[in-house]
Parts: sequence; C-alpha cells; structure tokens
Amino acid sequence: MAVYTQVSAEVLAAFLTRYDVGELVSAKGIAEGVENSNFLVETTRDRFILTLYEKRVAAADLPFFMALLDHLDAKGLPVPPAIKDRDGIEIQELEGRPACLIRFMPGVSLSHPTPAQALAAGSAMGEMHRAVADFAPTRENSMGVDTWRPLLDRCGRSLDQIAPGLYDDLAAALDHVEARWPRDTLDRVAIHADLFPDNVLMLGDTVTSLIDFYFACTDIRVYDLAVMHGAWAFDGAGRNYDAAVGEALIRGYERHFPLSAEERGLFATLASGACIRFALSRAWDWLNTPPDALVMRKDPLAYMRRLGHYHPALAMRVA
Ligand SMILES: Nc1ncnc2c1ncn2[C@@H]1O[C@H](COP(=O)(O)OP(=O)(O)OP(=O)(O)O)[C@@H](O)[C@H]1O
Ligand SMILES: N[C@@H](CCO)C(=O)O
Repeated sequence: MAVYTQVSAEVLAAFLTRYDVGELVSAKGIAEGVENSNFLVETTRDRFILTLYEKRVAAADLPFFMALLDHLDAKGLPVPPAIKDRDGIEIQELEGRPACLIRFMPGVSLSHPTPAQALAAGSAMGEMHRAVADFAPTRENSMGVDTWRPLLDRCGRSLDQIAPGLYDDLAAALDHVEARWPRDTLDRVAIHADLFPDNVLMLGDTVTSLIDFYFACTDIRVYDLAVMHGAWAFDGAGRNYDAAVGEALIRGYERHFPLSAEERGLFATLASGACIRFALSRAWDWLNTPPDALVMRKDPLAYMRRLGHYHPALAMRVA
C-alpha cells in the first residue's frame, strides 16, 4: 500500500486553490506502488493524481523528471506531465514533502502482457527514445553499473540470509558483467530505466500512458530495452521465459530503432546487468524492510533466475 503521508481534506482543498483546476470533490489513496504517496483527486473540473515524494525520490532530481515529462508530452507521447499552478510552478511542497499534481491518464496497468501488448509497448519505448534526441538535460543513473558493486558490498554476507550462496552468486555475475559492460560504444540518451508492465497503462492493445519516471536517467539506450525485456518476458518468479512476448517487445522497438550487430551481441550482457540491478535493489529492500511492514517485499531471487536465461554460465546455484 502506498500512502505514507496523509493529507486532510482541508489542506488539500487549500493546496488546489494554487491551481486553476476547480474545487475539490474527493480524494482517495491509491494502494498500488511502493515508492511514493499517491492520491486520486477529483475536482469540479477533472481528475488528477497527487503524488507526494517520499524518501526514495530526491527532491533535487524532480526538475529533471518533470522536464522530461514535459518534453515527451510536447512531442505528443502519452505521458503524465505535472500541472502548472497559476505561477507556472510544477513542483510544490505539501505536508513537508515535495509534491506534484499530475495529469490523470486513462488505462489499466498490466500484470500479464500478451505479445500484442508487448509489441505496442516496445514500440512506445522506441518512440520515447526518438523523442528524446533533442532533450538536453542529463541525470546520472543512480542505479547504474558503477553503483552495483558498492551496493553488493553494503548488502554483504547478509545476502546469504535470503538464500545461502546468494552473495557469491551475485559477486560472480557482477565480475562477468562488469568485464563486458560497454562503457563508451553504445548510444546514450534519457531512458526510463524501470519500464515494467505496471508502469505502462493500456486499454486493450493500445498504450495509453507510460508512467513512473522516477528512475529516468541518462544511460545506454538499449539498456532500457534490456530492463524492459527482463521485466516483461518472464513469469513473476522468473522461472519461465515467454519467447513470444520477448520477441514482440523487440520487434516493436525495432520499428523505431533496429538493433545494430553490436547491440544484439551485447544484449545478453545488458539484460544480465539489469538482472543484477533489480536483484540487488530488491535484496537491499528485503534486508531493510521488516517482514511485517505494509510494503510488499519483492523477491530478489526472481531476478537471479532470469540471469540463467541470459547467460547460462551464470545460472544461479541458489535459484
Ligand atoms: N498519471 C496517472 N494517471 C492515472 N493513474 C496513475 C497515474 N500515475 C499513477 N497512477 C496509478 O497509481 C499507481 C501507482 O503509481 P506509481 O507506479 O507511479 O507509484 P509509485 O509509488 O511510484 O510505485 P512504484 O515505483 O512501486 O511502481 C499506478 O499503478 C497507477 O494505477
Ligand atoms: N520495478 C522495480 C521496483 C521499482 O523500481 C522492481 O520490480 O524491483
């Protein structure tokens, strides 16, 4: 459940007077999501999402995320920009948190995508990468390749509490991936970096919105596709690969950016890096979230299992 900070009706009604959006009719906390506090807000004119940014999103990064959303929206892509108040301000403060009122987007977030939906979503990512060709701001990837080793060290041998041998398996996978990581050769742009099925809203086979840009950063363009591939083309436990979904995703993407021979050759390494990134962030959360917390802990081993698909040599003993 993701409402960490409560906002009273009085405070919210006063907050909305900064905007030209009508008056408050209702507000409901949204249970999905784990990072921020989200509310569905109805006014006499429209509906909106109100997001209060909790500690995982740094206030200093919000201008980059909002500029990216504005840029994509201006190019006609389906993304939810922040609403500007009467003074043109998007990033506000509410109950001591940075907060934005955001355009409500139609659609339903996916849990089990079909190949047709994967085709559309892969194409939407390709469109997004086309649209950022002239987006100038940059943000370092706070979960990029150079952060994995320090995060592994911070987790340390406690990883073996999750599954015996996990530390050694992750260390071996990281050695392998770091040695092959393309540091300079591939195209780098603003990427989403977390385009899981739950961050794509769809109606039928049509993408109605890409959401949750709070890991967006400047990194290898095809790494974004590799993250998406790992998130979309496996069952939740990471045991079974769905080739039809995985191939459709890449086919959709290639409508905009055919993969080069070098990108194809490096895809398994990029996808293995993505597996390490999500295994590590999930493991860190696992070790640092009490089992009785309201937030659902996500299974790090589901990403260790995916590693074996991309690099059979890295098939995990613990998985
Ligand atoms: N602009 C929007 N329009 C309509 N619904 C939205 C919008 N933004 C978010 N939602 C809804 O709120 C839910 C939670 O949003 P979001 O995924 O951004 O939360 P979060 O706390 O950042 O979570 P996480 O990082 O865990 O995915 C989404 O699954 C979606 O149903
Ligand atoms: N999408 C991530 C969580 C948010 O980054 C995961 O499933 O581990």
